[in-house]
Amino acid sequence: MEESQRFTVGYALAPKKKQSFIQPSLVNLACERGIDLVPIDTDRPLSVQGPFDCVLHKFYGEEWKAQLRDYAVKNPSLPIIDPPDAIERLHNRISMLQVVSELEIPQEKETFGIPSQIVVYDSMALSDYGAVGALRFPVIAKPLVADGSAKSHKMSLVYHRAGLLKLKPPLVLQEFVNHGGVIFKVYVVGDYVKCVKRKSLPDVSLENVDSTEGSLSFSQVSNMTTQNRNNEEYYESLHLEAEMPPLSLLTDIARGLRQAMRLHLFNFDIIRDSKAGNHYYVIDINYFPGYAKMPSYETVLTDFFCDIVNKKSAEDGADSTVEGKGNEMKLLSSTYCGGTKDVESER
Ligand SMILES: Nc1ncnc2c1ncn2[C@@H]1O[C@H](COP(=O)(O)OP(=O)(O)OP(=O)(O)O)[C@@H](O)[C@H]1O
Ligand SMILES: O=P(O)(O)O[C@H]1[C@H](OP(=O)(O)O)[C@@H](OP(=O)(O)O)[C@@H](O)[C@@H](O)[C@@H]1OP(=O)(O)O
Ligand SMILES: [Mg+2]
Ligand SMILES: [Mg+2]
Repeated sequence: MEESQRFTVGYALAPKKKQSFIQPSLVNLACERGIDLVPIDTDRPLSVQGPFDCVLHKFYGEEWKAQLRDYAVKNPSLPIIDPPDAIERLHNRISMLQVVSELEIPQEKETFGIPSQIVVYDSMALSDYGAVGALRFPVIAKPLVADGSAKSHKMSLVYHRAGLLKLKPPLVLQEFVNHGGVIFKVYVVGDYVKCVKRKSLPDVSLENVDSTEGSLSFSQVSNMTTQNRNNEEYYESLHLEAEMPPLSLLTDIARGLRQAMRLHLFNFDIIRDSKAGNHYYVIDINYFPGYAKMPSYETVLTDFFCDIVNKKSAEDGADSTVEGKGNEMKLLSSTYCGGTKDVESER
């Protein structure tokens, strides 16, 4: 029987991310399917490591980006998941959501967009009625930079204008939309789309808003600890009854974002407007999120790796056929990589 080819996926991840994402269950399943997940030592030159059939990374810093750029030039057919220049857009909360506003996806009944928001670069603007006047309170103050630091997740719900004065720019002021306390987190892995429900901020009633404290600080309310990976238990504990958005809406948005951003690995947070049940707002997009919290993440990610390396192997084969000078040789990449693309939404 023909020896099945093996593939190497190199990964460059910070220690915390490596611990949460590279779980033994993922390593073992990938290995069974012909994929060896190999850590890249970011303290050593990338050029002396490898060879790889794919490089996967979520790593910051100009030094790493320069290494990756050089490596890509020397290995033009190597899939880099994902190119740093494409990821950059998600590190700024204005450019992050601009791509949503530019999507043109006709829907039968549903409409979607992003909340009204303004960017504030200096404190003077916070007391400038003209700059902030257009926004309707309450607003959420979010750090402008979304760079993976704990600071980039520190937010405030600001009930009225006086509450703005203690904020520290640069930040985005985004209108708060009542959405029934449930957020829909849509994970994208290549062509695979999975929607889960998560706990969110509760609705805000405007009655007594003037008498409350100016603002409420919070961070990552929608994140769940990995021991709650069994979503059913988690939802029961939170009584998240909200109906899922239509799957077609989510897959259309996911596909549109994939094409526009040229990214394979991201999730987006979408909420339903409590005032208009068929209008949705995308409020956040994250590069390479916490996939280990997604049900069956091992299978989903292994299928994805197989897709990537098989595509590369076929392209390399096509190239060598072209160089075959007439002896039409078809390279059969006989791997046991395979799997189905699937689109799911937890019902
Ligand atoms: N415009 C909004 N209207 C209502 N709720 C919002 C809005 N923006 C954010 N929220 C609430 O605040 C939470 C955090 O916002 P956001 O997702 O932008 O922050 P983050 O730090 O990027 O989170 P993540 O951990 O998903 O990266 C959301 O999960 C949601 O509960
Ligand atoms: O690891 P976790 O499960 O917390 O994953 C979170 C991930 O943290 P990590 O990538 O640093 O681990 C976050 O990345 P940064 O914005 O901080 O870069 C962001 O993507 C969150 O949205 C993820 O939570 P999720 O959206 O999946 O609930
Ligand atoms: Mg979010
Ligand atoms: Mg985020």
